[in-house]
Order: sequence, then C-alpha cells, then structure tokens
Amino acid sequence: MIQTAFDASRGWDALARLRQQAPLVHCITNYVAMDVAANALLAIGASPAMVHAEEEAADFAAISAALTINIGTLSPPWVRGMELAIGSAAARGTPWVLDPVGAGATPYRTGVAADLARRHPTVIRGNASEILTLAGEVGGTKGVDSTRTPEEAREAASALAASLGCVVSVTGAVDHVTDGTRTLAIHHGDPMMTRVTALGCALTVITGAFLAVEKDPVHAAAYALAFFGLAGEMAASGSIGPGTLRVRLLDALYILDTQTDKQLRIQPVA
Ligand SMILES: Nc1ncnc2c1ncn2[C@@H]1O[C@H](COP(=O)(O)OP(=O)(O)OP(=O)(O)O)[C@@H](O)[C@H]1O
Ligand SMILES: Cc1ncsc1CCO
Ligand SMILES: [Mg+2]
Repeated sequence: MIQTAFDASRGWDALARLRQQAPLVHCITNYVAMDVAANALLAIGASPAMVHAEEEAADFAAISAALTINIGTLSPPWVRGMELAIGSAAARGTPWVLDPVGAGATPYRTGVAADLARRHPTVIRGNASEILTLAGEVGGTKGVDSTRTPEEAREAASALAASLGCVVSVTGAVDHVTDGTRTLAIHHGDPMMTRVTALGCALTVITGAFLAVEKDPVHAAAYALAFFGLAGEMAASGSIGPGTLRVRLLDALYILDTQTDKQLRIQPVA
C-alpha cells in the first residue's frame, strides 16, 4: 500500500502546542503508575489529575482536555468510575485512551478490557500481548508484562483498529501505530525502559496529552511514542540502572527541545 509521506518534524510543533496549552489530562490509572505518570505529564508540560471516584469521575472528565483509562489495579467501583468518565468524555467529543493492562491474565481483566474497548476509545495503547488478547488471539501476557513483539501483533493491531474504529498503539522495541489503514513504526526507546514499572502507563497518559493538541489520532499517538522513546534514550544513556533511568526520564521529558538532532524516527509501514 502506498502511503503519503509523513512529516515527522511536525511532532515538534505538536510538542510546542502541548507546552503552550498545558492540557488538563484526566487520568484513571493504577496505584503503581500514579506517581510516575503524573510526573511525566508535568515534566513534558501538561497538567495531570488522578481522579477515579465514581462520585466525581463524570464531572472531572467534563472539564478535561483528554481522558485516559488504565485497568492496572481495577476493581468494580473503579470500573464504574471509568464507565462514567468515558460516557462524559464521549458526550463532549473529548478524546480518550484505553490502556488494557494485563488483558489476558485473568477472565475478569480480559472481560473489562474488552467491554471498555467497545466504547469507542480514540486510542488503545498496550503492549503486544495485551493487543493480541483484545484482538481475540492468544496474547501470552505474563501478568502485566508482554512476551510478544509489536511485529507479531501487527496484523492483529490493524484488524482490531479497523473493527473498533479506533487507533491502536502497540509498544515494544519498535512501536507501531495503526488505524487499520495507515501504519507508522516508531524507532525510539531503550531496553532498560522495561526494567522500570509503569512506563507504559506513563506513555498512555502522554498519548492523552498529545490527543488534546493534535487532531489526527494516528499522528498524536506517534508523537507521544517518539518523544517518550527519545526521552527514554536520553535517560538511559549514562544511567547505571533502572533507578537512575526513572529519575532521568523526567528530566529528559523536561529538556526534550534541547536535542540538537530534531529527526524523529517515525516511518510509514507499507
Ligand atoms: N525492547 C525495548 N527497546 C526499546 N524500547 C522499549 C523496549 N520495550 C519497551 N520499550 C519502550 O518502553 C515504553 C513502555 O512500553 P512497554 O511495552 O514496556 O509498556 P507496558 O508493557 O505497558 O509497560 P507497563 O505495563 O510497565 O506500564 C515504550 O516507550 C516502549 O517504546
Ligand atoms: C506492576 C503493575 N501491577 C499492576 S499495574 C502495574 C503497573 C505496570 O503495568
Ligand atoms: Mg502496560
């Protein structure tokens, strides 16, 4: 399939808009991720709020520029909060992201992920095992960790995106974003990122921030992946291990524009 040339340099304009607008991102995320995800949003220039109570989830979604839903530490009251927030976002045309953490690990988790996926998320962001599971295949998830690669999940991601009418963002060594027609591969990141928990969850909320400032959800998801991966590379270089990387990642998100190499490695996949 021939795709029109993708101008990755426009990612820098999206980053500038993000920093200028500082969008409020409503995050319903897990206990593990709350700290690093909120700090990642602040570091890149957005405004995070971690709000999950069913009593206020709909009202909070109504005042936010984007909503992100992550099922990492789910329970029935949390799921009710998620459903109310999603309904409120949908009523206002607010973009929202689903992170199906650990889909495939237990029937409850898989069922909730599948149900939320049918509620028209703008983007589903997950690792390869989670995306394969949502697509109805054997995902091979190891708890919340993936045992598969985005390349192995490529066809499934594309079919899932087409059937749900959303964008699917699959992470791993090389990340892929697809809407079922257009597919982009993002060549950024560092293997040490898999040794720090909840970086996928942090990427999910940053995807929400880019959706608030970039209309095309394929591009928004790709920019989030490229900048988060680039920050991961900057942080990993010189880090002796995951502890240092985790701290330096926040610094790297803050100083992304000091990069002299402005080439984002985002490529269309034929
Ligand atoms: N092998 C790898 N090499 C380079 N970057 C990687 C690698 N694996 C993951 N990443 C990067 O790490 C980030 C998180 O992706 P990952 O697939 O680990 O998410 P996840 O499994 O949902 O994580 P978590 O559940 O811990 O939040 C992404 O930016 C991704 O590009
Ligand atoms: C480790 C862990 N357990 C539930 S959610 C989470 C964060 C990474 O997905
Ligand atoms: Mg995850």
